[in-house]
Amino acid sequence: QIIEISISVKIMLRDWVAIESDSSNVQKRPELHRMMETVAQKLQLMGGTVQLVDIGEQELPDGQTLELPKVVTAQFGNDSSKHTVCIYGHVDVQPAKLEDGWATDPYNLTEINGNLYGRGASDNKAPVLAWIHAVEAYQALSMDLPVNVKFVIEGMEETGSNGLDAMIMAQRDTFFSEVDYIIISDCGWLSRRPALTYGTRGNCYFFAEVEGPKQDLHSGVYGGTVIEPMTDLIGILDTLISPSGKILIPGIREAVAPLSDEEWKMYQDIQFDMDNYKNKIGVNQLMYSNKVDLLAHMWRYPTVSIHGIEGAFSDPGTKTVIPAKVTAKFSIRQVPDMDPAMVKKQVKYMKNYLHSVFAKRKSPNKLKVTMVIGAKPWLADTHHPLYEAGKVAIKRVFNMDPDLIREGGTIPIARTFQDVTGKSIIMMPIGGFDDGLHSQNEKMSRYNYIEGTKLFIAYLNEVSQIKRTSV
Ligand SMILES: CC(C)C[C@H](N)C(=O)NCC(=O)O
Repeated sequence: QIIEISISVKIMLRDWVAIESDSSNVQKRPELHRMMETVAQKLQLMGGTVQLVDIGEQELPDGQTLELPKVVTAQFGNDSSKHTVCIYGHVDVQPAKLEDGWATDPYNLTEINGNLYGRGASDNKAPVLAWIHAVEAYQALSMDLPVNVKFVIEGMEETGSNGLDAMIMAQRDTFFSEVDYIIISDCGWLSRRPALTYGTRGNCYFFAEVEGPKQDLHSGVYGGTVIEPMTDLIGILDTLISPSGKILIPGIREAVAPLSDEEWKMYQDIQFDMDNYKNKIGVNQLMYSNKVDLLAHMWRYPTVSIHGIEGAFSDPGTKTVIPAKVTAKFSIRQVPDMDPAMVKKQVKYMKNYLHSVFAKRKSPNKLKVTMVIGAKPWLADTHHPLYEAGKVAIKRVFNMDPDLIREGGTIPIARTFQDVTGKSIIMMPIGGFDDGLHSQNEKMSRYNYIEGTKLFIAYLNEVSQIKRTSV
């Protein structure tokens, strides 16, 4: 019977991975709508009270509007004597193409040596399914759920959870009024040891567009006569961060609290193999050579990453072109102790900074800076009973104590959940440390998927025993 369950679980993940629910590609929007309907159908078939909530439209940078994917809400159980947990997850994915260097088709779930490869397998389709399977397990055994379970599943997480803030605010006194705790499993372990996560970084994502001639030009015919937009763009990008990782935009580093002695000790106590980390990502040198510095810069200091340049020639071959308009895409990860008002000020500051750097170039080209994602950081109290319950469940399933970790990535809605509903949140990852999120060959191991499902089953039971006074 266990083999049958494990096969059917894999089939379901295969069906979900096959849907190209890329939220950043407007061409794929119909797929995203299909994904949300598939999730709703599944929860409905299980007997949940399900709604596909319309969250309106998205305005695109060119001024056009596009329908946002609906948010799926579902409810299992409505017993006022029990706690109610709300499980949040997302089923949209980052872009993926075979040509990016995948060993297998990213949208055809492929099992190799116990790993299930496919875009979204770990981020976040299998974890969402694992929660669904946890509910199904109780149903299959004809056992009452120990807590009422609600789901909020969205399709825009990877691009900033557009529309979800407003939906949570609108449903604060209805869908969320009886929710006691919020659980998120959209992150990964730090090593082979299971983990509980208590912080995420925020993210401000910018487009910087430099526009020059009215069309692309031959670099032999026109090179040397025009001030090239790409040269301007590279010049301003080079003023964001130094080669040793120091953010050069004034005001950002100053806004971050120094590492406390308590944090230093916590990081020092975490078992973390730097060589293993290096091997996993395939580099021979990291930005920092000691564990505490590395973890601190991964989790609780801001950083700048440059992601790409739209309009630049990037195909194979040697096109000798001067692109007329190029748009750089970069982001600044914000950290939990940066006050949101300060972050807002910094965004304005950031735009002024880029314009002032650009002005010094005395270029005739035009610069336009826009912020397209603004997601806040989040931090939890690890002394909350939710974390105690998590430790007990992990001990039961894995027979070891978890790492208490933070996450360098961003879950845009975490802070809104906390601020708007006033409820406590726990992040309980089941993804492996080497799952390759947003990268080539993303995977979820069969082990993490199945043991993770067991963990969720055990956790629901542990949460049911939390005393009523805890919020
Ligand atoms: C590891 C992250 C928290 C996973 C999350 N789904 C994500 O990718 N968020 C967007 C981001 O850019 O961090």
